[in-house]
Amino acid sequence: MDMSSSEDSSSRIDINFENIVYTVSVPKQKEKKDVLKGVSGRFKSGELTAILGPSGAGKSSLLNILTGFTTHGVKGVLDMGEKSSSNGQKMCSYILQEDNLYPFFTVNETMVIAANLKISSRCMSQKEKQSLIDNILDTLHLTDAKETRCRNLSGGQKKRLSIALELIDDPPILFLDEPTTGLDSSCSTYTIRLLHNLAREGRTIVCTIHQPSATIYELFDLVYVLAEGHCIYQGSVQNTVPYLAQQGFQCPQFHNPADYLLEVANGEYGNFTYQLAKAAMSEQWRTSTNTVYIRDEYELSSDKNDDEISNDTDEKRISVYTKTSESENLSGKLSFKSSIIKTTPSELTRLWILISRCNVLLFRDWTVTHLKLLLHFISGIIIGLYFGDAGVNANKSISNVGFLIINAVYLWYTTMMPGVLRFPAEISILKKEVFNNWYKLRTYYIATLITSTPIHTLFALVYATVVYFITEQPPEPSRYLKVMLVYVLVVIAADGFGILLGTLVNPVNGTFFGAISSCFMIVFCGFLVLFKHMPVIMQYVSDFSLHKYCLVALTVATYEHGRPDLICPEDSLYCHYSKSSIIMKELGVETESYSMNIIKMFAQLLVFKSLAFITLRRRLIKS
Ligand SMILES: Nc1ncnc2c1ncn2[C@@H]1O[C@H](COP(=O)(O)OP(=O)(O)OP(=O)(O)O)[C@@H](O)[C@H]1O
Repeated sequence: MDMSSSEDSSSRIDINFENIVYTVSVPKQKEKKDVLKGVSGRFKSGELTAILGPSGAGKSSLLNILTGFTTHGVKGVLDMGEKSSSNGQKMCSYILQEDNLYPFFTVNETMVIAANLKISSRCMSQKEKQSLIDNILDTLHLTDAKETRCRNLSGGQKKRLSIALELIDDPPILFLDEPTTGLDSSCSTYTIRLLHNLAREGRTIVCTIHQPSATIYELFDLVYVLAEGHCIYQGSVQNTVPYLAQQGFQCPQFHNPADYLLEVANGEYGNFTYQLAKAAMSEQWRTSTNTVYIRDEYELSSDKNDDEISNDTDEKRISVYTKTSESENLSGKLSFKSSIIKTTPSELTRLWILISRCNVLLFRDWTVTHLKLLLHFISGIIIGLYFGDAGVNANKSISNVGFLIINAVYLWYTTMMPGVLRFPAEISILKKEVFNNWYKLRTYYIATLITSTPIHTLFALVYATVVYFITEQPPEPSRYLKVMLVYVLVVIAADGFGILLGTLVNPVNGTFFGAISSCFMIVFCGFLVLFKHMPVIMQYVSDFSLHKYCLVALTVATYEHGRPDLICPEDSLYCHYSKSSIIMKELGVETESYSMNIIKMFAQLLVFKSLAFITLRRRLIKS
């Protein structure tokens, strides 16, 4: 059989861990809790390992430690070679339980984006990448779904796509958290068989699993069982029953050994955790005579032709043949890529790819762009008609100042709230992709800034232009541009503030804090309560309100020197605010400079965006 280049000893990596202790702090409890109590083990390359155990035994905790997801509170020795190869390629990939995929991309598009993010075009042309993708999709039986959008895939297809995505750069180690959850029995069997075949090519594959069927159980090379934070068995599938028998547990005939093992681990026959943990230290259960038998049988069965196989009534023999046949198939198809992949793309290239991905997403999700654009346009008309000729009517000057700030509040709120909800929704995809070394978090963040800024600017300009002209604001281009700049800065700052809240607290609290903080910013902007009427301490507090600088800049841009007197309607005897200087004086902004307030807004915007990045990174690490 032609084994792939991943058979090369340099890309084969065993995982050794010794005496791993994982301690967590439990709120309201003085003592810390040991989730893992000194577990050791060895997961070999070329083998498929299952981590089994009752709920709460520590399976996910162990997997998270091995992948590097969890580092805090962990003691012990973990040896799995270098975390990344000399060319920067990551040595392990982690496939999470949830298939975090962008719903608006097709399977092929998702694969192409992943290939471009993972493989430099200097070592593989686009054509070669497509051919690699086609091979992987073919091997994972996804060719028929190639043009299907991810949101329409079945659970099994999503899982296979998640695996396919990580196979693109062929990491020597694959970790999977409960890959069969949510799949029916045949899909589960297919997925585990696929993993078995991938392991046979020299990869180290480790997955957690709940209650495997007998068929699935047989596909594992090594079983690692946890109970109450201890390892109570590590050995081959075939040795499960003899091991349990030696410890005094007789597995009933026709009983699935995996079920029986879990019953023992669950303490259904009494608590024997310490006894089993001691017995599990022995190496003898790792090797099994049956393994030799299966391999021998493969040699026999692979010599047979298809007819002979189809006539074979021995279920085991057929399944062994099928597995090995697929294994050959896989190695033949995937073998060429490892020798070609040399380098990962630069972060600049990845930035460009992420910008393109964000742009496509924006335009495919019509609720994000088209609908919002329409709503801003309609809102502009309604609010504009509501204020009427406030821009020129001297009787409505105070209303006009209110109008200027209401626009800012409208734009602030409608931009901030989607920001609050956006990252909680995207964090799982981000977690998967950043952890699996598709790109760095900062690259992603810059890409989102670059793509979201023009779209928010467009929304602000559409809304503000509509209200500007309906309410007959000064038709001078310089004033128009100055007002527009203020509103554009408001939306960019609001986006940053939304992300900051969305990554700091959960969405429910985020919307609450968002509403409260916006209320305070409006109160302190100097319109509802004039600066001169505020207590001195509150005047200093108002310096933290972006809306304060926004209102000052808008008022100065609209009424600054040189503006002709406003029109006093014929039916009015006297208009107090005909002169723009009186309005500015009344608001206490007559000495304010437009550019200085723009700089202050810009500074606040930078603070929001920088803090948002820090909280996003913190959130990613914590999750
Ligand atoms: N950060 C943490 N803080 C407090 N307790 C924790 C923490 N992480 C894990 N635990 C506890 O450790 C135990 C093991 O958790 P873990 O998620 O590893 O179990 P599991 O075997 O994967 O369970 P399941 O099969 O139900 O997913 C649980 O009791 C869990 O509540």
